[in-house]
Formats: sequence, structure tokens, C-alpha cells
Amino acid sequence: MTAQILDGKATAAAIKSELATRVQALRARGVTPGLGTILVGDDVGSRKYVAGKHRDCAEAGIASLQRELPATATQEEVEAAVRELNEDPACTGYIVQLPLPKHIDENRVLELMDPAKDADGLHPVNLGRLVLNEPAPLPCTPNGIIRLLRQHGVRIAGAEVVVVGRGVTIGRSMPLLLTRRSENATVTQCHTGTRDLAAHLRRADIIVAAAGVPHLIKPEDVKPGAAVLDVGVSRDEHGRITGDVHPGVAEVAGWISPNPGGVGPMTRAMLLHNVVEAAELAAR
Ligand SMILES: Nc1nc2c(c(=O)[nH]1)N[C@@H](CN(C=O)c1ccc(C(=O)N[C@@H](CCC(=O)O)C(=O)O)cc1)CN2
Repeated sequence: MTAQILDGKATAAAIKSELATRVQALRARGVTPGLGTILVGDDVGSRKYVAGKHRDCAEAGIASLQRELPATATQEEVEAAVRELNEDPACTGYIVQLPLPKHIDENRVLELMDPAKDADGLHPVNLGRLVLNEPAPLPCTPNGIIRLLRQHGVRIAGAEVVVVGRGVTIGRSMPLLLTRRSENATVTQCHTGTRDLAAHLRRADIIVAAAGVPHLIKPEDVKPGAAVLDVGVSRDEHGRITGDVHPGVAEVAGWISPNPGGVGPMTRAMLLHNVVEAAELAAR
């Protein structure tokens, strides 16, 4: 079997073009959505992702507000940047690029954000709303994964899904989205402390691999025909990406997301989606 490709680039392009039309409508009413980003330090990947987010904004007609701080920035300086974007009316939504340098208390920074401007859906109030099934901006990568699966006709309802990872941007919230009544999946959350990961993987109809461990998901551990989403990003000394999924999995799986070109572009498209929705809500 050679897996069908879950094409994140094409799916994201279609979503972005639809969002650009909604931005035009907002601008015609005198409302310009503006995405703010706070980037602390000089991680090559983070810098690339933030640049990509602003490229998307320019294409869609969304204004950009970029705040950059050095890796040596103090907790107070990062918090001051958050307060500034909370107050700035030109900023309708913003993100703090993660991870932050180790000496910064990430949770304190996220908690300080105005939940109404949280374009990532990572503020505790918005994560709480997700738990309570109330309207909230959804975390971008998990939401992008669901859109990608739907677009390619992968059945989610009734599926056994294994999520590998427990980080704040994906692992924690992915099961919350998948177990909503609208998705109706059954989810097992695994992580680097799981005793027999292979046993869980072999039962899965859908695998979301977000552990950040190169080639963790091996062909022999994947059920034939399963959908496999590779969210892992490990970089070699040339900055090239190695995902969590072994290339041999493509011979066993029914669907596979390329990496790059799969989940990453969907993360960016869902961020724009959150920015546009927040601006539409504020303009009501
Ligand atoms: N505040 C946040 N921080 C982080 C998030 C997030 O959702 N919010 N997720 C990841 C990084 N991320 C978004 O910020 C992200 C990752 C990957 C891509 C992407 O388009 N990747 C390309 C490849 C780019 C490359 O060559 O490096 C692809 O997959 O095709 C966009 C955004 C952690 N931090």
C-alpha cells in the first residue's frame, strides 16, 4: 500500500483564499484585522514560523505588528510586550511564539494575555472554554489536523485515535477537540512515558505523532490503512526537518501527512482563521 497524501499546502491555500475574501469584507466596513506576534530569542525555527505568519497576513490583507526581544529579555520585558499588545487597538489578535527561553515563565506570560485577543487559543480561559464546550478560538495545530482529515475524507467519528505527545500547543488539546460530539472519536493519549507505545499504535485508525522524537513511529507499529499525521519537528545541523514518522510508514498507512507540507501550513491557516473570526466578532 502507498498512502494517500494529506496535502496541507493545498488545503491551507484554499482556506487562506476564503479568509482573504472575509478580510476584504471587513476592510470595506472600515475594520482592519491586525495580527501581533511576540518573538523572544533567535531560535531559527521560531523565526521562520513567525515570518511565515506575517507573509500569510500580507497575502490576506491583515496588518502585522511584530515585537522582537533578545534571548536575554527578562520576564518583565516579555510581560511589558504582552501588556502593550493587549492595549493596542490596531492589534485585534496576537500570539506569543513558543517555546520561550527557559528562564521565562511561559504560563505567566500566557495568563497575562487578553483572552479576547488570544489568536492561538492557548490562554487558560480559552482552554477552559474548550473543556466546557463553549465558543473559543481553537488551538491552531489540532484544529488544522481536523480540517486536514475532513478535507481528505478520513472518517473521524468512531475512529480510535492515538495522540503521542502532551505539549501545550498540540498534545494537551488534541484529545479535547477529537472527543467533541462533532468529531466523536475515541482517543488514547500516549507520551514518552507510555509503557508499551507500539501496542497502542497498532490499534489506531488515526495516529497524531507530536512527541518530537525522530522516526518514533515505525512501519511495523502502524495498522494497515491508518491515517498518520506527522507533527514532530526535529532539525539536523543544516536545519532540515526530521519528523516523528519513519518514511517506511508510507508503505503501510492509508493516508500520511508529509513533513514539511502537511500539518505546518494548516497551523498557519488556522491562525489566520482565528484572527479573522476575532475581528468579525469584535466588529459585530
Ligand atoms: N504560539 C505558538 N507557538 C508554537 C506553535 C503554535 O501553534 N503557537 N506551534 C509550533 C510552531 N508553529 C507555529 O507557530 C509552526 C510550525 C510549522 C509551520 C510550518 O509551516 N512548517 C512548514 C515547514 C517550515 C520549515 O521549513 O521549517 C511545513 O510544515 O511545511 C508553521 C508554524 C510551535 N510553536
